[in-house]
Amino acid sequence: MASTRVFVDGHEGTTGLRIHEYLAARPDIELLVIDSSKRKDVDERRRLLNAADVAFLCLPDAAAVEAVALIDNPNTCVIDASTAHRTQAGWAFGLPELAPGQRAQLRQAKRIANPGCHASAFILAVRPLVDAGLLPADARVTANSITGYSGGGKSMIAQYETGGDAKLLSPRPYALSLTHKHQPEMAAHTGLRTPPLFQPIVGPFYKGLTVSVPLHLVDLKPGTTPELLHAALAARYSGEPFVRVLPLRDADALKDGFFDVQGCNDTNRVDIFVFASERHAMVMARLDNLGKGASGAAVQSMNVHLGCEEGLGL
Ligand SMILES: NC(=O)C1=CN([C@@H]2O[C@H](COP(=O)(O)OP(=O)(O)OC[C@H]3O[C@@H](n4cnc5c(N)ncnc54)[C@H](OP(=O)(O)O)[C@@H]3O)[C@@H](O)[C@H]2O)C=CC1
Ligand SMILES: CC(=O)N[C@@H](CCC(=O)OP(=O)(O)O)C(=O)O
Repeated sequence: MASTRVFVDGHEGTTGLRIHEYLAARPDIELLVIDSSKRKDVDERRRLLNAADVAFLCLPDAAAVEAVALIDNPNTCVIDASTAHRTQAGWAFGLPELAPGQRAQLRQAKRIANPGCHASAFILAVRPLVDAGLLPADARVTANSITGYSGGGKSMIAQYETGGDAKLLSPRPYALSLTHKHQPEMAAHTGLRTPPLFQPIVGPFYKGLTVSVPLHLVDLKPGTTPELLHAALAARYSGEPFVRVLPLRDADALKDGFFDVQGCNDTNRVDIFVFASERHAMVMARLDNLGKGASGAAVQSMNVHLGCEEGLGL
């Protein structure tokens, strides 16, 4: 079988490097490598983008838009890790677990937008509840996220790893404009009519992310119980290789009284939890922001597109 030619535009960045690592060992992939000194040379990038069967864009948004405009080979499948195309018509959303027809879309698509890390966790936690009618589509939903600093790319990693700034030793809430760039995709791909009030926190650890969605049971469809919320999530992800729904009020996750946001690191897995009291529920989704939150998800989408999702490279 001929190998699939893959080019990673932005291969020296955080996301691009990880994709290279995932693919380097695969016998079915031929990596097209750009000379480091030419990695921002438009002509060389155009040549490689058009020579590729699959081109990953691991670039800032503006550079990703520019890269797409360089491609005129109709056979090149683009998988864009940036925020630029996630709610744009003509682009498939690179979350195979989104809905039952999503894999078929990704098989056909030549333009795939990789979800944001916070958005992946939020959407996977919420979409099945909206689809099941338990969380009304017009509900006003709030969510927070705790993430490692690698989510901020090379510049944030350098800031944290240079050291010397005491402020970086404590968790730092951010996006306090309350207009985080993932809000549009969070609404578009859950079916919620109002974007969630979303507020993330970055902490002094490299990677790992957990989105928490607090819910008042009285705001949900009448009669909704924590058991029903949990059952909807478990039913939706049954058979999904990379999504695990843990038991309701999972005792293991809380055995020392604290939740481990790094529990999915170095995997492409998402863990979903439902904690609950008589009045309230908290749905939580945990992932590795560099795995299922970025590079792992991009490679999984490629695998789905190529029809080789099972057992390869993740
Ligand atoms: N880090 C994460 O957890 C996630 C990141 N993403 C998204 O993925 C994309 C890449 O992010 P990330 O890897 O973190 O970013 P980084 O800053 O770590 O890397 C970006 C890379 O793009 C290169 N670059 C910038 N402009 C150009 C250009 N015009 N032509 C070619 N290369 C260029 C940079 O070059 P140089 O080496 O010179 O700086 C750098 O190597 C972004 O859109 C980001 O939003 C998505 C999900 C999660
Ligand atoms: C810690 C940190 O800054 N994280 C980034 C999210 C990383 C991500 O998912 O990126 P894209 O949407 O750019 O692809 C942020 O919240 O903006």
